[in-house]
Amino acid sequence: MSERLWLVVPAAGQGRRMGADRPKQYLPLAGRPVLAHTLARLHGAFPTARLALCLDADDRWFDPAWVPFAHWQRIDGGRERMESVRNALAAIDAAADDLVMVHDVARPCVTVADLQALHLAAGAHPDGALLAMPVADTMKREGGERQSVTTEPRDGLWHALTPQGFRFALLEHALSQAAARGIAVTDDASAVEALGGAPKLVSARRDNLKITHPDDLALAAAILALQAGDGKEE
Ligand SMILES: Nc1ccn([C@@H]2O[C@H](COP(=O)(O)OP(=O)(O)OP(=O)(O)O)[C@@H](O)[C@H]2O)c(=O)n1
Ligand SMILES: C[C@](O)(CO)[C@H](O)COP(=O)(O)O
Repeated sequence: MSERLWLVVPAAGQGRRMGADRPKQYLPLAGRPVLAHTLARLHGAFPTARLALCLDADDRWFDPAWVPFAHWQRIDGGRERMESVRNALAAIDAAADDLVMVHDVARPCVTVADLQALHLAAGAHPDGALLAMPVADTMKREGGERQSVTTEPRDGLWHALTPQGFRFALLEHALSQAAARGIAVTDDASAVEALGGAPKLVSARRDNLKITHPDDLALAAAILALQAGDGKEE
C-alpha cells in the first residue's frame, strides 16, 4: 500500500489569551469560524488525506458541517497541545512510514503552496520538517523588573510555525519519549530534536499567523482578504 497522509489538527484549546466568549477556533472570521477556514485550506491542499481533529471532550461549538474531508475522525484533546497530538496518534490506524502533518487550527491563513512545500520536505527528510520564518526583529528576554535583556544574536533564529511533518513512527516515539522524560514541548519538532533529530526548517510565508491575542483576528481577516486578491485563497 502506498504511504498515506494523515493531518492532525490540534483544536482542543480554550483560547485563554484571546479572552473571548468561546474558544478562538469558533470565532467568526470573514463570515465563517476560524476552524472552517483552516480545514478548508488543508482540504484544498490534500483532499484525499485522513483528518484527525482534536477537540475538547466538552466542546459544544463544533459543527461537523465544517469538515470537508471524506475520511476524518474526532479525537478527544488533552490538557496540553502535546497530549492532544499524542491522543490523535494513539487513535489513528497509521503505518510506521505514513506521513503525519500537525497543523494548529489557529493558523487559518496557511496557503496551499506552503502546505504542499512542507509535505514534500517532510517526506524527503528522515527527521521531518516544519514551516518556519526567520526572525526579523531583535529578540529580548524579560529581566527581573521587565528589563530588556538581549540573550543572543538574531542571526539563525526562526519562528517555528505549523504544519510540522514527520513519519508516524518517529513522531509517535518522539512525543512518547518527551512525555516519559517530563519534557513539555510546545511544538512537535522539539520532541524530535530532543531525540537528537534535526527536522528541516522550510522558509514559509510570513502571513501564516497563529490567532492568539484579540488583535490577531482583524489581522487574519486582512490577510485572508489580501490572499484572496492574490488568488491564494483556499
Ligand atoms: N490542550 C490543547 C491546547 C491547545 N491545543 C491547540 O493547539 C494549538 C496551539 O495552541 P494555542 O494557540 O496556545 O491555543 P490555545 O491553547 O487555545 O490558546 P491559549 O494558550 O491562549 O489558551 C491551537 O490550535 C489549540 O487549539 C490543543 O489542541 N489542545
Ligand atoms: C506549535 C506552535 O504553533 C509553533 O509555533 C506553537 O508552539 C504553539 O504554541 P501555543 O502556546 O500552543 O500556541
